[in-house]
Amino acid sequence: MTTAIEVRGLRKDFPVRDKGLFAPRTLKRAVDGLDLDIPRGRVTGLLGLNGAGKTTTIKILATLLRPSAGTVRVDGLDAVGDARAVRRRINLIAGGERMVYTRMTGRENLWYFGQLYDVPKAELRRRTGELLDLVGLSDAADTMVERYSRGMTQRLAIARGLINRPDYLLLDEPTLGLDAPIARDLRRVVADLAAHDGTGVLLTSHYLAEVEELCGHVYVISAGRHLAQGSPAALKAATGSHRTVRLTVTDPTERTRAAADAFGATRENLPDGGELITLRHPDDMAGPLTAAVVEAGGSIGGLEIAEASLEDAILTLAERGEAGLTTHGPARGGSADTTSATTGSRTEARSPDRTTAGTAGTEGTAGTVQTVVDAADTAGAHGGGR
Ligand SMILES: Nc1ncnc2c1ncn2[C@@H]1O[C@H](COP(=O)(O)OP(=O)(O)OP(=O)(O)O)[C@@H](O)[C@H]1O
Repeated sequence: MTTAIEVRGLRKDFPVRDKGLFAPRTLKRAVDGLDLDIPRGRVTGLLGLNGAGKTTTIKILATLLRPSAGTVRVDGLDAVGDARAVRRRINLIAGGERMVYTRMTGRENLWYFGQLYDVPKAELRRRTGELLDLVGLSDAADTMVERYSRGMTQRLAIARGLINRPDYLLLDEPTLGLDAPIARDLRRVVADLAAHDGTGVLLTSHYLAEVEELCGHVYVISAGRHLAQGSPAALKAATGSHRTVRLTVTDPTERTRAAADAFGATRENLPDGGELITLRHPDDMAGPLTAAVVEAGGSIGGLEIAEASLEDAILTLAERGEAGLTTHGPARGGSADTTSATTGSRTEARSPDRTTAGTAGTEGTAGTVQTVVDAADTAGAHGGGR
């Protein structure tokens, strides 16, 4: 049996009425043939611009929505046919959505949801206390949730999402609106769950730093379609996003210049007689470059490192995807990681006003980029969802 969430050919069409009550209904395709693998013990990211289909996908995985086509298997169980069994294995934390009962206290909520998940009573009592503590709600445990602030309600929703120690945790913008310390604690808990308990986590977040910190692998989608996947480093490299190292050498010589040139860096004279060496590279080259210049007898006057932006990478990928652009070719850098990108032929106007990233750790390698244009999907309507 495979221990992973396996998504194959997932589609979701929503019936919509474009103009007025009596207009015929059409189908809005929110998810369009997605394949995803969410293994245990790893945080996988799902990124895309607004409306890319992230929340819809997560809701289907959480069994809250039925897919129009395709399959979702959780440890081999079908998310539609075996929805009850699947529900015991997964839990969802969605920022900005009310997922708790306001007419109950925080403790009662956790007790209630724990019972729904058949958590044994003694364990439930212990976990309720631990989780209330974790999310900083111990003092408000016996207060009705309707009297909680938004942040408190969100913290309770996090505790609720962890009450059954899920095998798979689906996180849809989990830190939205949270105070920084609580958001940091949540990230620590999530990393811990994946690393030590073997929990499989799927994360969408607009905080790309959060994605880079947590995720080992990320899928980028646009208009419900797969655009690319890989580690954040590979995605950045694939889109030409590089770290920039700026090294000031106070006493440049032929030897220091040769050392810089060996890295493919550019050099620029400074008014004070020094030299500015600039190197753009997918890997962290600050250490090796500095060491080489010092070894060549140079003195370092300053060092500045600008991180490549994952946001740029996602925007670039989305723009390429929406333009139906085709590129083939190797990315620069190492080969320890692979990014594959698929651009759909569908084009749809969408403003790249926000990015969501989910991604991998910090493997400092570029990868191979394969971009393939799919045949236009002219398939008609699929059965509407709920
Ligand atoms: N119930 C619904 N009925 C009709 N269309 C819907 C429905 N839910 C979502 N959509 C549409 O499906 C598409 C995908 O929406 P979804 O919420 O999954 O995107 P998202 O990637 O989570 O976006 P965001 O980053 O803004 O949260 C959007 O065009 C959205 O308008």
